[in-house]
Parts: sequence; structure tokens; C-alpha cells
Amino acid sequence: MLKLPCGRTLYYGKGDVLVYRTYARPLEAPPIPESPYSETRNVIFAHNVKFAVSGEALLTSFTEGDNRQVVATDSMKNFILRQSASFDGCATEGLLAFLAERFLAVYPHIDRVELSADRIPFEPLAVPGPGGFMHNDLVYRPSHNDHASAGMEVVRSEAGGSAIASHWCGLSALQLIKVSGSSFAGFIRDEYTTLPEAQDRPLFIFLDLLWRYDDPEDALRPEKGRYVPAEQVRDIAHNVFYEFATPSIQYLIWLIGQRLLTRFPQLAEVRFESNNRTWETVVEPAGGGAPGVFTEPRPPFGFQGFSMTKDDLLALRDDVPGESA
Ligand SMILES: O=c1[nH]c(=O)c2[nH]c(=O)[nH]c2[nH]1
Repeated sequence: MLKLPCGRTLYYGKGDVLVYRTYARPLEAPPIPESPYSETRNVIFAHNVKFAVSGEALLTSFTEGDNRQVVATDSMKNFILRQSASFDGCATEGLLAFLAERFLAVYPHIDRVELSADRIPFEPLAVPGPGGFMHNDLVYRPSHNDHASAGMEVVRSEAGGSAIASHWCGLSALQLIKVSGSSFAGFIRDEYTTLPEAQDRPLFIFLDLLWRYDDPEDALRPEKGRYVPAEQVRDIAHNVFYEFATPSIQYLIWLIGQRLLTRFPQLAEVRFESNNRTWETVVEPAGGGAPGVFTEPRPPFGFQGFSMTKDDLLALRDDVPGESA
């Protein structure tokens, strides 16, 4: 939330700016055990950008209707679209920092920019090649699965340049279903309890994951080899889900957080927002691997929020369940 130094909230901007940039630089990242991911070719580097600005000079536009210092939000949209052509990087975080820095350089009366973007993923499709089917670099389809996201606040610095005041990176709208190997039991039973204990439930979760680096430069310069790709975060999440029999979503996200902070020591914090979409049982399976029938759960839905830092790794106990799915 953008504020003036006096503490007053003041911002305006444009949302849903759709930027379909083609042929950005490919992003490469070192492999991790949980993921086959090694690069994003970035032939289509597409984002939905939200962009807001703040500054003392804008106060009279609110209090007096004085538009002399107002950059029209339509012009902001054009700025984002045209400047995206000059972006020489390969990741969402770099694009945001680039746009904010350029904007602050062009408009000296603007002091702060808060911006975020959802990546719009496009998947390459396979075509026959000399050695079998291979990905092509021309025809794609949009993916409606999870996507990377990022946000930051960039402020004019004393030295005349700009600095990142805060940042976050994310994987949004991950949806995972584990058909067997999840329980939920042992919770409080009182006069309000109707939910039966479940020793083995088909656990469907919606998950948003957020992370912050110790040093945001690691996000801005993937060539340093310390960039955390959202694809690897996604693969850690589904691997941990696969590996462990979990007693609750609360404990599942703790385990995912442990793995993320272990695998990526460059991260200062990870955060989760989960949503419980466990399928409703219609025909109970007779046992593991037996057929069952389930249907969509009815609202209202439960949710969990949790943040973890590296200090939580120090608390890692020997008794983290290692039971395989
Ligand atoms: O993993 C879960 N955690 C809960 O807190 C909860 N509450 C509930 O009704 N179902 C679940 N599942």
C-alpha cells in the first residue's frame, strides 16, 4: 500500500495491463532433485501487470483537482507496453524493477512505484522431429494452471536512483489432488462437531506460495544462478505432497516450507495461503487402491495461512515423518 512520508495513503495507477512480449532472453536455473525444470525459453514472455504510483506532488490532484502533475493512467499503460520492448532480462522480477526504475527516471515528481505481475503461461506443443516428438518454438497454447507472480515497491533513493523497498515472488493458483495418503483426525470433538475423522481422504488443495529473498538482487540477476523459478517451487510442493502421509493441510505446508527453505538458502521467508477443496465422498473405497466415487465439495471452504523463515529450519526435528506415500 503506497503511502506518503506523512503516513497518508495516496496512490493511483492501472491494472490488467496485458503485455505479450515475445523473444525475451531465456531463463536458466541450476537443477534441483525434485524438478526436471532447467530453463524457460521465454519465446512468449507474457504478463498481466498492475502498476501504481505515489508522491507528495500528487496530493493536490486529490485535494484541489489540479491535474498538472498527473500522468494519465492511460499513459502509464502505454509506458509499460512500450518500455517492455526494451527489457533485456528473463524474469518477471527483473521486468518489474526495470519498468519502475524507468518510470521514476522519466517522471521526477513521482517518488514511489508499487507494481506486480502475474505471468501468463504459454505451453510449447510437440511436433515430430528427426529424433521423435520435440517442442517447437512457434506454436503455443495458453495454460490455465498455476502461474508465477511477483511484486515490489520501488522508491526514489537519496542518490538519485531507485531502490527496492520491498519485494515478494510467488506461485499462484497451484491446485493439487492426492488421491490417497492424507488423513485428518484427532481434532476437537464437541457439540459443534459433525465432521467424521478421515484416515484416508482424497485431499485437494488450492495453494498460493510466496517467497522473499535475503537479497533481491538474486531475483533480478538470474545469471548469478540463485534465482528461484516458480516451476521448481511447484515441483517441490508436489513432491513433498507425494512423499509424505500428512495429518492435515497445516502440517503439509510446514513440510513444503521446510523443503523450500532447505533447497533455496537464498530465501529469507516463504508464505502459504491454502484452501481445502477435499472431494466429497459419495462411494467410500473399500481400501487403498479400491475404486471410490467423489464429487465437488460444497462451500464454505476452509483455508490456512502460514509464514516461515530460516529460523524454522533450526527447529527442524528428527521426528519429521518420513513415511512414504
Ligand atoms: O487439513 C485440514 N485442516 C483443518 O483445519 C481442517 N478442518 C476441516 O474441517 N478439515 C480440515 N482439514
